[in-house]
Amino acid sequence: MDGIDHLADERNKAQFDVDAMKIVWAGSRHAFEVSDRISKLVAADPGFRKDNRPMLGRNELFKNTLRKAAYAWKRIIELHLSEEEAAKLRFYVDEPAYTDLHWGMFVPAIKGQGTEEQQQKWLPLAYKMQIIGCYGQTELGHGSNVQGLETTATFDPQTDEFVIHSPTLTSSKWWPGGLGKVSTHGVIYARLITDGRDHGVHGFIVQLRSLEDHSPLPGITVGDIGMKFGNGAYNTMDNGVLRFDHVRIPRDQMLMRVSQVTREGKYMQSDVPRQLVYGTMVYVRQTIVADASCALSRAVCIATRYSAVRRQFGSQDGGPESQVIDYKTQQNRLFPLLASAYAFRFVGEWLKWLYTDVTQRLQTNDFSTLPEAHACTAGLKSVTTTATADGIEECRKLCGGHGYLCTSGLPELFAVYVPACTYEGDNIVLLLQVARFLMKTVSQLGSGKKPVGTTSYMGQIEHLMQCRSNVQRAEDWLKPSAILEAFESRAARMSVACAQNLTKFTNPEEGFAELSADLVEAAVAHCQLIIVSKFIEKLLQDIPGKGVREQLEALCNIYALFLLHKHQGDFLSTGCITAKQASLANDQLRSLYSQVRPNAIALVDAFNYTDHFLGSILGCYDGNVYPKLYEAAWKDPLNDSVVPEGYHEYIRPLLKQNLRTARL
Ligand SMILES: CCCCCCCCCC/C=C\C/C=C/C(=O)SCCNC(=O)CCNC(=O)[C@H](O)C(C)(C)COP(=O)(O)OP(=O)(O)OC[C@H]1O[C@@H](n2cnc3c(N)ncnc32)[C@H](O)[C@@H]1OP(=O)(O)O
Ligand SMILES: Cc1cc2nc3c(=O)[nH]c(=O)nc-3n(C[C@H](O)[C@H](O)[C@H](O)COP(=O)(O)OP(=O)(O)OC[C@H]3O[C@@H](n4cnc5c(N)ncnc54)[C@H](O)[C@@H]3O)c2cc1C
Repeated sequence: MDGIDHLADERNKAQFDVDAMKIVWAGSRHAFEVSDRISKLVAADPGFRKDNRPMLGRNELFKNTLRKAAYAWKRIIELHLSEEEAAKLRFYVDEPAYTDLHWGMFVPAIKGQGTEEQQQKWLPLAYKMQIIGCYGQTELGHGSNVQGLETTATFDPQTDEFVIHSPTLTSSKWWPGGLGKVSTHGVIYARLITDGRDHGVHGFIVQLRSLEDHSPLPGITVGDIGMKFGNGAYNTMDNGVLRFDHVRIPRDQMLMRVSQVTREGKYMQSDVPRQLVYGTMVYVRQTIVADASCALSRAVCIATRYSAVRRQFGSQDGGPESQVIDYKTQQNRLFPLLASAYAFRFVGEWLKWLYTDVTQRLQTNDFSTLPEAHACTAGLKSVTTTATADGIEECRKLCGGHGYLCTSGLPELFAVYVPACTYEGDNIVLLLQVARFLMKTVSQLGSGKKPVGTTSYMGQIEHLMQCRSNVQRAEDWLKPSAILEAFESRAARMSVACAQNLTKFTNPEEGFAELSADLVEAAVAHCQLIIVSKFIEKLLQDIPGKGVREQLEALCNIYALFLLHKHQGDFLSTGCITAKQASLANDQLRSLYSQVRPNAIALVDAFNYTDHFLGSILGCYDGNVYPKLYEAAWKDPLNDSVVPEGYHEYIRPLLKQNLRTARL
């Protein structure tokens, strides 16, 4: 606007090499270069404009999303983008669409659960988008309880087909994204029935709409489930409802990697665990952790830049007022979120490695790490999405009144993000899965079976049950060993306490239900330990760039000590630390905030977000917030006329009546 960088002074304060940090954030120089190039390409293309989204009605909004998705695909083809570049392009277009489910769940479900033959048949069609798919699992009556699904797939040996049927209203598929108006096909989860026997839930590829005129195929009733939370936001997605009335599909459309039905109707199970039917969820939960760092960093970037621009109180001798970022309360709310964004980034990187490792093992029939992969993806998905959703809302409040404007970008970001706490597994339900895994680990401690991976700390259970932190000065909390010991002993003691309490119940399932709130807390403690320890491990790697390591160390310590402060009840009640040590942690936290303060703007610049992607006047790179807010207000459709529509109908008669009353 005025061409001036209003945050230049802030940028000059940075004590580290921002370009080097950009590469650490991206994961590698290659990842940075792809991300940088594609984000600028999207930002420069008027076809990907998004600032009008909150003003559009549902039909207009949805049609606009269809246009953008088609245009994105056209650009992907024209520019010969690789799979990695295409995924980045969809990410920076930043609009939930049926393509998320097509690429994010339909394709992975076929890859993970289809046989070689099935993959060869279906994947080329999906890759070219000659078919568009969704992931049809959840029903009106059941989501969390997958084993409770009611849709049936009954084998008919006469015709070598499955008959897909929705026997009840509650068996209607409900929620699948892309189903409502777009998908031609779906991976549909249904109870497999052969010869009158129910073999539980399996996946089937079912064609839903004609490839000629898009009308639903015979026996299929399909539509959108209606408006969701927030303006714009997730309403660009056609979450759908679907009913089957005895729809027939060929036998080879059952995804048969895990189990098969023969021509004679015999049910056969491979020697792979049946849980592989849930494999797509494990894959997506892992991507959701990486995505949490993106969403949180975006909100934090907006709130940090605006906190440096915004001044309130504190003027001395007619000088400028204080920047709100200098208030310790603002720092205490903002900097732990900044640190969390980095922490989630690194744990997301690690989780991707874990997922790749388990996938490679599965290919050689090594299933030993599957339970851990399930527990880690479930737990980290839960903890990072909860913190991110809460964090985005906190960032909105950190921006004061202006944060409530749609032009701040924060209301829409929150509305789009918050269902992540529910989809791909309700966060509490997933933590209970982690708790089951922890209870199993604790119960095996005496058996000589050594805990491995993320539970290996339990191998030193005797030490962890009785150790006392030896922190004596605030600076002692900067030692990774002091932090790790406190987090490990807290997690171990909470798990062991639950396990001991469970032994008081004669029926273990009853005990588990009764103690579920405590079990969830133990699971959170375990997951927070994983995040802290993966951040510490990241710091053991070679980190090039002036001052980069120092900044990351400060952020790692902020993340850990903030959690320690927030959950000090856990640390104190389990006797891992004393009240004095908790207070020293808080002293150290304050001094870490002072260390980060001059670097705060550079630390959010390292995310390398374009103004287009941020979609926020408050977070714009140049910090020229006020003229932009002022100008944007006049562009609101309500300001198209000075006197509003409806004046003659509703305002004028009222004013006249008031005049008459006043004369009386
Ligand atoms: C950077 C860009 C990234 C972009 C990211 C964008 C992502 C795109 C997102 C798009 C947006 C929305 C899409 C949303 C899609 C959906 O929501 S799909 C539907 C998801 N539904 C769920 O998640 C349902 C949750 N419920 C469950 O998973 C199961 O029902 C539950 C695990 C809760 C229980 O299952 P049961 O079969 O009843 O199991 P249980 O008896 O408890 O356990 C038996 C046994 O199995 C083990 N287990 C369970 N699940 C798994 C698994 N997934 N993998 C491996 N093992 C599993 C469990 O631990 C038990 O083991 P044990 O040894 O016998 O104890
Ligand atoms: C935006 C969005 C997109 C979605 N996209 C898809 C999709 O593409 N495909 C698809 O198949 N599904 C999709 N879903 C559905 C989603 O996966 C489910 O909503 C989710 O798994 C939660 O299940 P539920 O709705 O049955 O919740 P419920 O299980 O009914 O949860 C309700 C409450 O009960 C609690 N609860 C449930 N069980 C327990 C328990 N055992 N112990 C303690 N508390 C419990 C929960 O914590 C929660 O508080 C989507 C959902 C949303 C919101």
